[in-house]
Amino acid sequence: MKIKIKVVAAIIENDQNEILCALRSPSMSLPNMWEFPGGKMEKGEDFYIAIEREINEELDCKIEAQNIFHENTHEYESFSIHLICMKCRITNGDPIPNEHSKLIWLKKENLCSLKWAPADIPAVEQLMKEK
Ligand SMILES: Nc1nc2c([nH]c(=O)n2[C@H]2C[C@H](O)[C@@H](COP(=O)(O)OP(=O)(O)OP(=O)(O)O)O2)c(=O)[nH]1
Repeated sequence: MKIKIKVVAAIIENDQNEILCALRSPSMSLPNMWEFPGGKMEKGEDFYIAIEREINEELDCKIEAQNIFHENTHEYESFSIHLICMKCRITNGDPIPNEHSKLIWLKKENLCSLKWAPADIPAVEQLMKEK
């Protein structure tokens, strides 16, 4: 049976209405694909606690999770992912890529120029429709 994982991801917008996009490193699973930073939920965590912890670990900054923006399930070849994308805002610090190859801020209309992890595509499409 396929493993099922629950992953929370942060949609972080800056004052210029740009979205933070993170490039997975060559050594990560789904290498060299773009994603919203985040990671697997741990036992006992709710979505809010999990994303705040992940961003603190991965990007060395503090965020506040505001609401769930998009949720979907995607079947990869070797595992199934339940991806929960949350709108978040930075409350302290600037994001630093501790694990990713690169971080960039991109206008919503340009999000489709990146090679996204397949599970993220529905959330990216919904984000691009947003005013
Ligand atoms: N963080 C994050 N992970 C995503 C997204 N889309 C997507 O398919 N994933 C996948 C990649 C990973 O397989 C898994 C998240 O786990 P993780 O962020 O802890 O990644 P990881 O590199 O530590 O995973 P692993 O190598 O230990 O399996 O979900 C996304 O937008 N954000």
